[in-house]
Amino acid sequence: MDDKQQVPSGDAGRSADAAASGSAESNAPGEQSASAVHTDESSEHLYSPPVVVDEEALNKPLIDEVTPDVAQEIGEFMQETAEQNVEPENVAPTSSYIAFDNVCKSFGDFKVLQNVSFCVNHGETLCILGRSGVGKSVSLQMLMGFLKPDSGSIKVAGEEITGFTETQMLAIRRKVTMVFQNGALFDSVSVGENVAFPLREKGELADEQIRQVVKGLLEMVGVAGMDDLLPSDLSTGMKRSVAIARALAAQPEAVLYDEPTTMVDPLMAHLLGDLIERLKRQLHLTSIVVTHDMRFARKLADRVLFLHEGHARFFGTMDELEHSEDEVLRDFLAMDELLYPT
Ligand SMILES: Nc1ncnc2c1ncn2[C@@H]1O[C@H](COP(=O)(O)OP(=O)(O)OP(=O)(O)O)[C@@H](O)[C@H]1O
Repeated sequence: MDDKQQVPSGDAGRSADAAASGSAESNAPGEQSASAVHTDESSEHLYSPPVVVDEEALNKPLIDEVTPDVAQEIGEFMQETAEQNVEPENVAPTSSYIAFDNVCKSFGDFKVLQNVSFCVNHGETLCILGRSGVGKSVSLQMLMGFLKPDSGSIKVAGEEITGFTETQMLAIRRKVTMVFQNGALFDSVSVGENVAFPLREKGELADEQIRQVVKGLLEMVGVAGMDDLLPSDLSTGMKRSVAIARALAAQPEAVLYDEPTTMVDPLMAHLLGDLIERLKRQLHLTSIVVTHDMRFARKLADRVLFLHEGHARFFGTMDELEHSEDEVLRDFLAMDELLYPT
C-alpha cells in the first residue's frame, strides 16, 4: 500500500498532522490554474472526466450578486468574516484546523469507525466519500460534538475537543457551523428570521442592519426575495441555500456540509458547488463536504477521505485517488462511472 496515498486504518502511531505533511504534494488551497477557464484532461486518469472550472465565475465577488440598497452593509459583514479567517498562505502547512487522530466509534457491537485519522488545513476543502453507512455523517456529528468518540482525539478550530463540555462546544459551534441535508431550518418562522437567528443571538447589529444583512445573504446564495416565505414553501435545493445563508450569518471559520447535492437537480448541484467554492475562496472558509457525488468532489476537493468498512481507506488528493491501484477505490470509481457516465 502506498503510504502517501492511503492512511492505513491501523496506523496507530501516525498522527493526522503527520498524515497531512505526508501529502505535501496535495493541491494547496487556492493553488489552481490562473487561466480563466480550464479543463483537466490528463489522459493518465483512470476514471477522470474533464472537470470544467470557470475561474472567472468562481472568483467573481459574491457581493456583485446583491442589490445596491444592501451592498454596503453586507459588504462590510462579509469583509469582517474574510479578515477574521486566516488566509491559507499565512498558516504553517502542518497546522491543521480540524483533525481526527485514531478515532474509534461503535454503536453496540457495530464498529462504525476504527482508528480513523485525517486532517483539514486552514482554508482547505476535504470531501468525505464512501458508500452508505460507513460513518460519514457520524464523523461530522463528532466534529460538532453531537456524538463523542469511544477513543482517539478530535481537534476542531485548532482545539482538542474530546473532553469538552456542552458549554465549551457551544463556543466551537460559533466558529464551525453545519449545513444539514434537510437544512434544519425552524419550520414555524420565516426564511428571513431563520437567517437572522445567528445575528440576533450575537446582538451586535440593529434591526435595520439585520434586515439588510439577511437580504444580502439571501441574494448572494441565489434565493433573493424569499425572506417572508416559510421553509415549507421552498424546494430542497432552496432550503439548502437558505441553510448556507444562515451558516454565513454566524460569520464562521469553517462550514461542514452534509450531502449538499442529495435530492437536487444537476443545475442546482452545480450552483451549490460554485457557491461552496466561492465561499471558500472569498471568505477563506475551511470546509468539509460529505458527498456521494464524485463530480462534486472533483470540483471542490483539495483532499479526499474515503471511508470503507470502518477504516480510512484513503486520504490524499483527488488525483492520487484516481491513480490508486487499490481495488476497493477502483471499484468505487468504476461504479460511479457506470451509474453517472460522463
Ligand atoms: N445515533 C446512532 N445510534 C445508533 N446507530 C447510529 C447512530 N448514528 C448512526 N448510526 C449508524 O452508524 C452507521 C453510519 O451512519 P452514517 O449516518 O454516518 O452513515 P453515512 O456514511 O453518512 O451513510 P449515508 O451516506 O447513507 O448517509 C449507520 O449504520 C447508522 O445506522
